Amino acid sequence: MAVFTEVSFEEAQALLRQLNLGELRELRGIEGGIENTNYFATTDQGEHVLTLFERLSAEQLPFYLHLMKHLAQRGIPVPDPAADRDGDILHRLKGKPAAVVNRLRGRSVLAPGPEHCAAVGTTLARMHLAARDFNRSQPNLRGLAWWNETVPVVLVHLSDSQRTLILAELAFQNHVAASSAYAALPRGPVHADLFRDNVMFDDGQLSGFFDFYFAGVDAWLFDIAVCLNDWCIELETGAHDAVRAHSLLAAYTAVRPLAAAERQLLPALLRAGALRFWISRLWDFHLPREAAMLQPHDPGHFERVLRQRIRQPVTA
Ligand SMILES: Nc1ncnc2c1ncn2[C@@H]1O[C@H](COP(=O)(O)OP(=O)(O)OP(=O)(O)O)[C@@H](O)[C@H]1O
Ligand SMILES: N[C@@H](CCO)C(=O)O
Repeated sequence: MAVFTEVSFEEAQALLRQLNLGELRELRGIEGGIENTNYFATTDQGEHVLTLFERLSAEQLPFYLHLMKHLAQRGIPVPDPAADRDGDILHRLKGKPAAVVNRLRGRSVLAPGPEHCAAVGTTLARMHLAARDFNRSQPNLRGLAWWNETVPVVLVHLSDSQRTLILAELAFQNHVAASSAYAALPRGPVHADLFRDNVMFDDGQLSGFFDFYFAGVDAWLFDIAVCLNDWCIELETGAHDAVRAHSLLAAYTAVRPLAAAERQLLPALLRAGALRFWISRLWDFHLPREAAMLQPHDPGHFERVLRQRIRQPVTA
């Protein structure tokens, strides 16, 4: 149960009133989620999600919340953070940074078909374009610098063959990041964690992207790679699914065609996307933070994906 900090009905009601969101009818802790405390809060005006941030600091949060607001204002389906009468969207509750957003309709589709992948591709491209004029900047905090810092920390937990793989891949990614093709990649705010469980569908229609708390400024291609590595694979084996990948990419490129450097570097960034989550899962698995890790994800999954992307490069 992802309620690390208990919030009483009265405490939630007081915040919702400040935000002019009406009278609280029901407050329910949300199970699942491993980072934050989340509640569904139903008022006489609608359904909301109250989040208390357990890990992220008040310095990092404005980027994520203002990005969501920016996108929502441009018609991209994402949760819209509610402002108080001073216009602030980052609040405090129980001594923790907090936000209230609208509840997206529907549920996640955990066994997506080509049509779901196409919807993700279209909305991802629209989101990238809509964020071009977002005026705040924060790097992807789970990017190359973090991989370079974290690989040495997890190394002791790996077998010889895993160690060889992760070090070789890290060297390859440092090399890629220093290349002129990489410098030519179009960049902007990206979600960077747009897995199946961070997208809602309602009645077959995509109703929203959520969980923007790993977002940052990075290559748009990295976002595409993260999506392909989750939406367009067989979860059991990590094998690439060409039909779903074609759907996602065709839909994406119908909105924003890929640059030459993006086509060239897709195989390398698919590897980068796999490496990123292999490292974070190893880190979560072997160095669990107090209380926060309920069910660490399987690191072996992204090791398999990485090995496959190296063996059989996927091109656009
Ligand atoms: N705006 C929203 N609308 C509808 N449901 C939401 C919304 N935000 C969160 N949820 C629900 O709450 C659950 C947990 O949220 P979330 O995935 O953001 O948790 P977390 O702990 O922040 O992150 P993580 O996914 O990294 O574990 C989601 O799976 C989803 O069901
Ligand atoms: N999407 C991440 C979880 C943290 O957002 C993973 O599957 O490892």
